[in-house]
Amino acid sequence: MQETPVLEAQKVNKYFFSPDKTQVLKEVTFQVTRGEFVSIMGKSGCGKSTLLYILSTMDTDYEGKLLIDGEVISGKSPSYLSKIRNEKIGFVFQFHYLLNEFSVLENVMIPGLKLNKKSQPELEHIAMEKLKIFDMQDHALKKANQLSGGQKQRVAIARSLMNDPLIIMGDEPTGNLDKRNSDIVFNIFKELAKEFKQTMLIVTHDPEFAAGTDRIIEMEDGYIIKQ
Ligand SMILES: Nc1ncnc2c1ncn2[C@@H]1O[C@H](COP(=O)(O)OP(=O)(O)OP(=O)(O)O)[C@@H](O)[C@H]1O
Repeated sequence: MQETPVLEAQKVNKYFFSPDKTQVLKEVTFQVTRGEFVSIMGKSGCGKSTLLYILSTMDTDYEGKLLIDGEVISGKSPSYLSKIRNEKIGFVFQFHYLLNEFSVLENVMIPGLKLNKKSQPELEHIAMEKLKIFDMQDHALKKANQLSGGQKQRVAIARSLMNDPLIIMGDEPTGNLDKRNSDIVFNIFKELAKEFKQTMLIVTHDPEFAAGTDRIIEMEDGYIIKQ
């Protein structure tokens, strides 16, 4: 029997209506299977971020079908989508969006608090385990703004793992980092793929990053032209 894809988009079309009606996603159809490390590439403006926004269930205004873990997600209520997001998707962005006034440990715990299923000590323990993966445990009690750019991004990745997501989605997670820190973050992703079989879908402009992933999905003018 064929394995259920972690993520599946079927003929997704997206239009923006201002200033004029423009179709920015055209019949986008693809699957990501468990454990795959996939990158999405394409010229600026081809629709990568728009696609990621839809796949992450944050934008519901599109045509077509989206399935997460075999479940049809398109058309579901905002509260249901929020539950799916918290339980199944981890996010890493170009900018880390850590809360500066909170400690590193507290920042990592946030997705766990949202699920409201575990006690505070349990969440602290899990957050610490996630920090250890990236050798950031000694920084747990620092405020987020006391870290370097690269360290912040490592914490943001640890945070994305807090609820053991089915898939991590990233929008240019190395876009704001210098070469050295980009390499560190890339190696972290690579380790997540190899050691933990973590499924990941990452938008990137960096050909070197993409070359190290299992598969590159290439977009042009709203279409997937290669996958
Ligand atoms: N809210 C919006 N209203 C109207 N047009 C939009 C809106 N958001 C994006 N667009 C347009 O949709 C197209 C795709 O944008 P998107 O941000 O998805 O591209 P991208 O491939 O992620 O680009 P980049 O690599 O520069 O981040 C672009 O032409 C953009 O101008």
